[in-house]
Amino acid sequence: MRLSTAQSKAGALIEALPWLTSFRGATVVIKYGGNAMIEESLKEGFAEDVVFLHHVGLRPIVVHGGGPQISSALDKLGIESTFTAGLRVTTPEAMQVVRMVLTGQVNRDIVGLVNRRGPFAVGMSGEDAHLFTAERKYAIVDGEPVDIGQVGEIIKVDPGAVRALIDDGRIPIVSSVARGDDGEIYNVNADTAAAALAVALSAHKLIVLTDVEGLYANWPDDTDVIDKLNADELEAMMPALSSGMVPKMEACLTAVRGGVPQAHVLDGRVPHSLLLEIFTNEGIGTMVMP
Ligand SMILES: Nc1ncnc2c1ncn2[C@@H]1O[C@H](COP(=O)(O)OP(=O)(O)O)[C@@H](O)[C@H]1O
Ligand SMILES: CC(=O)N[C@@H](CCC(=O)OP(=O)(O)O)C(=O)O
Repeated sequence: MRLSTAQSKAGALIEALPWLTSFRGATVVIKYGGNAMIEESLKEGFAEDVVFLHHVGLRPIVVHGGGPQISSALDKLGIESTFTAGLRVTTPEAMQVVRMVLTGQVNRDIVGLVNRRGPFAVGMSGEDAHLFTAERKYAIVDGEPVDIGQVGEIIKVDPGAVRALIDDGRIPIVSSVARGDDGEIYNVNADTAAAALAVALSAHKLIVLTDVEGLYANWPDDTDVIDKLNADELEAMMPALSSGMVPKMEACLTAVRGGVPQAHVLDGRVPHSLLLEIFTNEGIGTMVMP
């Protein structure tokens, strides 16, 4: 009995061999969504996966969100908050809370979780070293531009500081706050920020962790998860997407059109979903290809 258990473990390791070979040295940008970081044991598992990737020779970079955490902080402070086309309408007052929660709280939490496993994680904000430069973004509703406050669209990425950290064997953990050339700070959707960084780094993969199995073909029906689609097929689906899936799938599209060979949307509620996606033959979630 004990031998067969041990053998199945060996089987899992051997199944990983071709993937370990092909992803050695690969740069992987992982978007960690606020909804995927609700439970303590899942957060621990996420940190373990990221450190595992590092030890087997990949170069992981984490870009994180924290939407639910921002909403709860705004709520406690009695600041009202709404979303338009999947983006938070961000007043100057709300922007201070967004920055405090993303860079001051969520970023530090993830850095702490990873660093319990070794001196790897270095936290940074998209504002640091001109990583993300943004300008004001307008949401498009029924074809018309709508003012949504201090929400940013990334117009320039300077990945120098991130590259230096990876070259030094570190794992950069990046919050999705950006600076503007106009002196403003901007709230950038974290999916969008992760895609921009993946393109700037010529990453091998963008992986987006969220709180659904992947992209559903007929949402709100959740029986049919699309396992694979190409950029043109995704583009055709875009007008039918709603809420948080809009920036997420736009991010996958931007990544693959920007030269990233694969973008994945995975269920962050599944323990060790990152390892399952990268090191098993089946993979999980939805994969977008160019
Ligand atoms: N076609 C779709 N497939 C899957 N989820 C969808 C779809 N359309 C809308 N959604 C919604 O998008 C949500 C994911 O976006 P969001 O809540 O912003 O996640 P995160 O915090 O991980 O960025 C899902 O929980 C689901 O409610
Ligand atoms: C402009 C905009 O909507 N910004 C997001 C930034 C955080 C984020 O994207 O978090 P998740 O990945 O957890 O959704 C927000 O304020 O909620």
